[in-house]
Formats: sequence, structure tokens, C-alpha cells
Amino acid sequence: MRRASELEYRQRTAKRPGSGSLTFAEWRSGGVTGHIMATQTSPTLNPVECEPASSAVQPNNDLLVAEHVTVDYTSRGRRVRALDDVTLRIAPGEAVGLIGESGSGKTTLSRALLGLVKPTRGNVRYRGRDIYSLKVAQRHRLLGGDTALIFQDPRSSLNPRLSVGAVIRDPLQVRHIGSRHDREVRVNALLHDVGLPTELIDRPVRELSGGQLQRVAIARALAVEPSLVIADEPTSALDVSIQAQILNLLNNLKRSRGIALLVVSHDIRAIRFLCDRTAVMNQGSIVESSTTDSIFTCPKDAYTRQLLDAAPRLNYKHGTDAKKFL
Ligand SMILES: Nc1ncnc2c1ncn2[C@@H]1O[C@H](COP(=O)(O)OP(=O)(O)OP(=O)(O)O)[C@@H](O)[C@H]1O
Repeated sequence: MRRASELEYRQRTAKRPGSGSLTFAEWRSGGVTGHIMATQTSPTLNPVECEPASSAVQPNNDLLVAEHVTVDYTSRGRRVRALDDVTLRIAPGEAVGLIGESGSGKTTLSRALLGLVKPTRGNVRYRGRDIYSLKVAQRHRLLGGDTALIFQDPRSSLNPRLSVGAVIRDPLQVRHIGSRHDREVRVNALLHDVGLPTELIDRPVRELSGGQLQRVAIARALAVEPSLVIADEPTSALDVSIQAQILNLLNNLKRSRGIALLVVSHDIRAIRFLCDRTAVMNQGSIVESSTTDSIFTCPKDAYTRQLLDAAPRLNYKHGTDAKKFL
């Protein structure tokens, strides 16, 4: 296996007729080569190609369902409505993107989905069970071993004094999963899966680069073999070159492990690359939810169009093998 430090990354710009300025990034790891393409021109919207609204994927075997969720915070005696009647479904193995401006309620929704913010109204069901009707310990048992969070900034979410091995091993130890030997085997396998050399196992996490740290955070999230991973801005704290590697890693893990993903991001390129469906949030509400292709090629809501117009003209293609899109 190639070492992470040997990852090859190339970025260049080129002109292609009719495509405006094209930038693409290429990286290689463990014999896998991937590309992400970014065009500087707007995608052309052709109304004839727009799918009818009913073609949006409507999963019927939901892993997680939030129904009519409203969340009010109280701030200095004032009520702040952070979520207003939000309904969202995530099927097993499905990748759902959540986009919206700052303050639109994305973080509140992800926290409500993970049992961390009790809705003022509405309910959240995980594997058919209403999580807020459970006792706290039951809720932790249901969600803790089956869901995981990846944060925006691994430097602030991981204890810098711990070794890489200890960080990844911790969720297994806390849940008494496997013997000591089993845990060591699992940690080594996880390092391999996220493209890190096993020699890093005793290294304190403070000595790692941002990209290596985010890989460690992903390995830690995968340790309990979750069915659902919520990734809150998983690439925004990273250099552009490293963003491409982490996006490809998440995409490969999604495919190989069948994990459902909820990706919360301002970066619509990441959403387009990773997600099967996308929900657009504005002022606490989901204003549009559809297949990612449909959202990006035929946005129906005026706010969605405004959001896409304001974003960098980068057109990351959705798919499993980014090479196909070059
Ligand atoms: N603990 C809190 N107390 C009071 N108001 C809050 C609290 N947390 C969030 N809010 C408010 O709720 C609304 C939604 O915030 P939230 O953090 O969910 O949005 P967001 O879309 O995740 O924003 P960002 O992209 O900046 O992280 C905002 O108006 C915010 O000010």
C-alpha cells in the first residue's frame, strides 16, 4: 500500500472548447486514481431535460426519518425558531446533502437527527423508533453504536495528546467491542481503509497534517461500523488538494460499506460529488428536496437558484468513478 505522504496530486488548468476554464485535480492512492473536475462556466439549464418533481427519490425503507420537526431556542428571553416543520428521510446506504446559507438551520437539524436537540414539535425515528420517546440511555444505545459524526475541523474535535491508535480505538473501548487483540486488528484495518500507513499508530495526533487528521477522524467514525455518518463540513478546513482526496475517500467508503451519509456543507461541489439527494434549507425550512442532479440542473425554487448562482462556478460531477467524467 502506498503511504499517504506519497499521494500524488496534480492540479492544472486547461481550456476546452465550449467548457470555459477547466480545472481538474488528480490523485492516486493504493492503486486508485481519481479526478475531480471543475468548470468555471455555469452549467447550462435546459428546461426540456428537467425531471418532473415526482421523479425525486422517495425511499420507503427509511433508516432515519424526521417528520415535521420544529426547533425553538431561547436566547436572552427571545424565541429563535431554528427549524420550522422540517421533514427529511434517509434510506440505508443513501447519501443526502444539506445545503443552505449560514444560519439556515443545518447544524440544528443534524443535531436533532442524532438525538442531541429535542424538537419543540415533530419527531425523529431511527430504525422505526421515535428517539425522543426513549430514555437517554436507550437513545444512546440505539444511536451511539450505529451513527457517527465527522466534524469540520479535526484539530478541534480530536484530543491532540492522544496517539492515532488511541483516538481510533476509543469508541471500541468505550463500547467494550472485541478483545484487546481484536481492537488492534480493527485499528490497523481502519488505518489501511482510510489510506494511512500503520506506522502512524503511535504518533500523537498533534503531529499530523490536516488531511491526515481528517482521515483519522473518518477512521474513528467508522470504528463502530455505523449505518449512518453525519459529516458536518468534512472538507472545508482542508486545502483544495486534500479536499479532493477526502471527498474520494468518503465516496469510496460509502460504496464499499453501504453507509448512509448526511453531508452538511456550504460547498456545493462536495454535495454534488457525494450525494444522491439534496435538500436545500432556508431560514429553518427545507425549500426544495430532490435528486442531486435535478437540484443542480433544474432547480425549481427561487432560493435554490440564488444559492447556486452565488456559489463558485464549479461543477463537480456526481458519481462513483470521477475518472469517467473527464
Ligand atoms: N444554542 C442556540 N441558542 C440560540 N439560537 C441558536 C442556537 N444555536 C443556533 N441558533 C440559531 O438558530 C439558527 C440556525 O442555526 P444553525 O447553527 O442550525 O444554522 P447553520 O445553517 O448550521 O449555520 P452555519 O452554516 O453557520 O453553521 C440561527 O439563527 C442561529 O443563530
